[in-house]
Amino acid sequence: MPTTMTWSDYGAESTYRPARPTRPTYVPPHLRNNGVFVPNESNQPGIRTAQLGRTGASRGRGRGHGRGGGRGWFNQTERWSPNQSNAPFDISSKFDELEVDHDDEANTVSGSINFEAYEDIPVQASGSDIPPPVSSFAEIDLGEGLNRNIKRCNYVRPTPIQRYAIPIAMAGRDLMACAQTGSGKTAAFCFPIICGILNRNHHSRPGQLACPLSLILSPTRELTCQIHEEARKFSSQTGVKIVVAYGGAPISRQLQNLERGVDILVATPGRLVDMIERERVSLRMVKYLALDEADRMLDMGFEPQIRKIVEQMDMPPSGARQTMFFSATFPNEIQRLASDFLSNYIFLAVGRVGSSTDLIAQRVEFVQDTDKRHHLMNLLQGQRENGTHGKFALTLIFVETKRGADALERWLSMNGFPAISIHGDKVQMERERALNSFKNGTTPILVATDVASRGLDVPHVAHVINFDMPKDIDDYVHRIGRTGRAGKSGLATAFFSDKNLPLAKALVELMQEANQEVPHWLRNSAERASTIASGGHARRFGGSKFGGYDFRRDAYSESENNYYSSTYGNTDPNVDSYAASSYALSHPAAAAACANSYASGWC
Ligand SMILES: Nc1ncnc2c1ncn2[C@@H]1O[C@H](COP(=O)(O)OP(=O)(O)OP(=O)(O)O)[C@@H](O)[C@H]1O
Repeated sequence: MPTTMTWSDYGAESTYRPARPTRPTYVPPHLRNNGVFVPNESNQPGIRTAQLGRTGASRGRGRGHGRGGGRGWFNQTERWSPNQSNAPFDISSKFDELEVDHDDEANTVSGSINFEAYEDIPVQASGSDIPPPVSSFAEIDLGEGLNRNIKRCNYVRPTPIQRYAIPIAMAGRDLMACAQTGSGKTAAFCFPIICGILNRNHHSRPGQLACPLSLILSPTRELTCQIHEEARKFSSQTGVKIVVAYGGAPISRQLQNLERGVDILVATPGRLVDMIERERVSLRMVKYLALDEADRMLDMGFEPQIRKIVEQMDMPPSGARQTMFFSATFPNEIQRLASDFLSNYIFLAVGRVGSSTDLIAQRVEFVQDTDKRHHLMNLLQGQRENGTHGKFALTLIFVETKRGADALERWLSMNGFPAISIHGDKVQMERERALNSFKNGTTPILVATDVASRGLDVPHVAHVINFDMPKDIDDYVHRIGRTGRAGKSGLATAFFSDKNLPLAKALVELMQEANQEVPHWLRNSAERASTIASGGHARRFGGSKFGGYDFRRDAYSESENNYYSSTYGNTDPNVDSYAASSYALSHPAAAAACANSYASGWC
């Protein structure tokens, strides 16, 4: 049996994949016969019932608790309908049921984001005529409906990526934007899209062939659902219609939703290709294209589907549409794709590309494979003893293989730690149950493969444990980024063994960048590793101290007319770098340099 993940582990959506054999639904022991969750084997509504006697569960809950657990912690009997599984997070028919806490004290001042945590962040933008950043939502004309929803979400101030990216996108510019995990990228591309659609005053028409104005592509089903849910929150009561399409769920229902009209289609590439080939979706009206976590889509082998969608169907060409790439990591391959899809774009890096936030305390421990379970047990027991375990302190454990995830789930459950697993071999309904059970705190430990490493915004993840290290440092960045989100702090523990040596150098650099204490043995390993190999897995560093970088810069610097690049932030407190670079950009020589470079095909 293969021990490494295949593309299917990521929940790929390809319609070319053979159907999975049906098998009985696995239910972890702590969810069996105890009245908490009854599986729906007969396809009749199952029942999720109460753990009685918890009082005040909704008091003082943190941001975003409205998902799953926000309706009280099972002090009532809930009906679970199989239909819900078609859109697991599609709970947004009424705004109030969504993840908007009006009673959360933490939210009253600054929308629960600890903005101080982002004050010192370095920002780099490159491209021509870069629109200036804003410091408040009020400075941007987002329109009444969207502003109302922003308030209802308790977003009081824009995060740094929003401050810089929204004006760029609102100016109609193509954008390649990189910002740390949990820093608010979803809103950074959703707001301009929703606003653009509202300004067009175009109403999508119901019909057999859906023609969305905007397409948002994302790599996994769960992330796609999450973006859909967020976008619906932002566009609530504005008339903008948002539809989600992803594999693993019946296509018929998704097609029905499309028939009712769609302005924004949020989709995974495989399912979208299927719909286009069935002639149920046309992309000819697309004005806004956003690719979230595009680097992951390439990793998962989606490049042919993405190229088909963007280049070989009826989507308007670059220049005639607005295209945006967003991720926390931008390896070189993605810049290649970007240069094919983007036109006269702005490259924006908020924080160092591929870096992790110092809100996440990173701990790396040397643990041999045979000791890992024992070590994990000690950690979890310690957490339980000091009270950092449970509904408000969720633990996410990453493992390498699907089989390993199942095995660890069972072992933890048998040893008194309720755990559930999520991976690409589970049918979609099981994946959704696992994620929901984790989110609402019923099962405070989730064992996952990389299917859960990207984009998922689960409130209360206090600890990410890399039981098995990923192969790539970018994956490590995304995995640990499931904690320490939106200005909150988090903990990440990695079990490092001999076989992870190729990762040592990149890991040391990453930890140093994030002001983490690096153990001596890890430094030594990094030195050893760099003498053995040239650090093949440290791709994120891409030859630039800034991490990933705008590869067009090389051409500019060769011509010594590098006026277009601006570094903001705290490089020199006495210099207003934005003003300086704006001046440079308005300088005739700079303008000429930019024009030449564009003419020579660099942009
Ligand atoms: N301006 C804001 N004010 C308050 N909360 C915000 C703001 N912007 C985003 N958030 C919240 O911050 C959290 C993280 O946002 P989001 O999921 O968009 O991060 P991300 O940068 O896309 O992360 P990842 O790289 O992991 O995908 C979400 O819960 C979101 O609701």
